[in-house]
Amino acid sequence: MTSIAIEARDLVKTYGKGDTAVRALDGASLTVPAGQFTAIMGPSGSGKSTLMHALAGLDEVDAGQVLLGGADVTRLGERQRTLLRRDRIGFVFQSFNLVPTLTAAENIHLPLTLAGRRPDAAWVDRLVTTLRLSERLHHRPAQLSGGQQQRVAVARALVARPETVFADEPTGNLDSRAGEALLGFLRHAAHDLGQTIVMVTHDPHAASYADRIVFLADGRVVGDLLDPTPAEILGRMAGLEPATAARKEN
Ligand SMILES: Nc1ncnc2c1ncn2[C@@H]1O[C@H](COP(=O)(O)OP(=O)(O)OP(=O)(O)O)[C@@H](O)[C@H]1O
Repeated sequence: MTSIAIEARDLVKTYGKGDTAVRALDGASLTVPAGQFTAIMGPSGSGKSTLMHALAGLDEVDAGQVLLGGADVTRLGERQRTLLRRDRIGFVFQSFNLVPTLTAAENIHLPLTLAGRRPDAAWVDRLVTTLRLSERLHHRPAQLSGGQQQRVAVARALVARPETVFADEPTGNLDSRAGEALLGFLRHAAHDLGQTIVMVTHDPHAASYADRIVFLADGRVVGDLLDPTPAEILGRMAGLEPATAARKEN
C-alpha cells in the first residue's frame, strides 16, 4: 500500500482586504503519495506557489488543513514548523535563496550545518557530480551563472535527504541539457530513494518527467493526469487558460 506524504483539505488563503482582496486558494484539496514525483501546473495566478508554500508550512492559510507526514502543519506553532522544515523538507525556490557570503560547498552543506548533522560524503559527491558542480564548489553565488546557482540550490535541497522536496520552477534558469539532468535526478530521488517531490512548473516538457500532474485553476484543484506526455499536458492546459481568462474579465 502506498503511504500518503501530504494531504491538504479545503485550503483557503486570501491576500489583502476589501476591494483588493485576492482569494489565491479557494478550497484546494490534494493528496500526494509518498515516493512520487508530482508536478503542479495551472495558469499564471492560479495559486500554484501559494499552494506549495502552504503545503510546506512556509505560509499560514486562512482555513483548511495540511497533514505532512502525519503532522498537522496548520496547527503547529512557529518553532515546530521551523523544525519540521529543517528536518523533513527541502526547498528549491525560484530566487535560489543562496547565502551570498558562503561558497557553493558551504551553501550546499548549510541544512546539515544548521541541524548539527554530519554530511554523507558519498551522497554529497553524487549530488555534486550529477549536478556538474565539482569545478564550482569554492565559488560564491555572485561568481556563478544563474544555472549554476540553481544547481547549488538543488544540491542544498537534497543534501539532507529530506522526506519531501518542494521545487518552484527548478528548471527555469537552466539550458535544456542541464534541465533534463535535473529532472532525471528528481525522478530518481523519488523512484529509487523514496523521496516525495512536489514541483511547480509552467513547462509541459519538465512536467512530463513527473508521475502525476495536478492542475490548478482559480485556487482549486481541477484535475490530474498520471504518467503524462507533453502533448496531453498541453491539451489540458489549453482547456484551463481560456476559462480562467474569461472569469477574470467578468
Ligand atoms: N503576497 C501577495 N500579496 C497579494 N497577492 C498575492 C501575493 N502572492 C500572491 N498573490 C496573488 O495570489 C494569486 C495566486 O498567486 P500565486 O503566486 O500563488 O500564483 P501562481 O499560480 O504561482 O502564479 P505564477 O504562475 O504567475 O507564478 C495571484 O492572483 C497573485 O497575484
